[in-house]
Amino acid sequence: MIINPSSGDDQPNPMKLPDIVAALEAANIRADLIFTQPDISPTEVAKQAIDEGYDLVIAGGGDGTVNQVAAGLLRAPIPLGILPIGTYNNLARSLHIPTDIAAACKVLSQGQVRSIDVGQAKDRYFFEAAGVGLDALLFPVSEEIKGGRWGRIGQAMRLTFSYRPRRLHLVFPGSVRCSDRSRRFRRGRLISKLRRSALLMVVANASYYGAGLAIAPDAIIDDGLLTIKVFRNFSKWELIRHFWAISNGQYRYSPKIETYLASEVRCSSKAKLPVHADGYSLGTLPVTLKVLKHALKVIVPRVEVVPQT
Ligand SMILES: Nc1ncnc2c1ncn2[C@@H]1O[C@H](COP(=O)(O)OP(=O)(O)OP(=O)(O)O)[C@@H](O)[C@H]1O
Repeated sequence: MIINPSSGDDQPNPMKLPDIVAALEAANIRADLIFTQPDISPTEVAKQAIDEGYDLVIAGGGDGTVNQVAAGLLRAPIPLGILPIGTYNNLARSLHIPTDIAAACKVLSQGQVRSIDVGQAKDRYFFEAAGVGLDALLFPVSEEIKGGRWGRIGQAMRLTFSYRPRRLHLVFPGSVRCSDRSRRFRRGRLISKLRRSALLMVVANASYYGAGLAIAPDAIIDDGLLTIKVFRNFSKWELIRHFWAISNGQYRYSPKIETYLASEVRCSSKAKLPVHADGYSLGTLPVTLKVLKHALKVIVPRVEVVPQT
């Protein structure tokens, strides 16, 4: 179990150790615990655990920790376990893993292994979502706000109101499906290229990202497809209202969001637009975003099959 001592926003994680150890014992899991350290990559620790013959690697922390540990377990024979003791725990939320320590450890011992998709953008893997445009611009500031620097809210508002929609060129090398509300889809035309003026584009692997935002509640994490949301024709106030509405996991439909499902999308623009993957900056466009189907095994709550009568 690789624990980040500094994730989460209430009680420090080292103080949760007695509860974690008790919950692991109750779940009959024997684990070696190590804390993340700034100079040791959790990805390398996870890879080493595979070589040393462990049969499960548990990431104890938030999405940053899960991302780094999971990156070492891609296509591995052993699964990832998640103990969601971070702030937003978006991937755990997308996979219905409880944040209660005892309940999460019970899932680790009694859950089932699910093979989920992983996104790739440039040389980075993402498990929640990648984004282009305004959300990539806002991620570094929102991390500071999350860390308690509330004075940055003014800067975030300034960035939002000074940003203007930019033209994105999207190319889908493989097959693509659009949401049924799109006119193009109703006409039944196949598309392989799109030009869209947009404030932002989110390429989701899972349903939640950022500050617990239900950005793509329709995303299916093991369908071998990315869920691409293009935010078009939003006024800034509409955009703020939308993001406010989807915070805390609320779902809200907007006809101004176009949704495409594809295994790969190439995005470029004449403008130097910023790109992020799970909140990590990836510089600017162009970027190719693709899915690695079923590349990660994760332990998730067991789904009870109710027999048909
Ligand atoms: N030993 C450590 N000491 C200090 N900071 C650390 C240590 N290990 C990791 N970190 C930092 O912790 C951050 C990742 O935290 P993580 O994402 O797991 O939690 P969170 O931000 O509280 O949760 P979430 O991402 O779910 O909102 C990274 O910025 C990483 O640099």
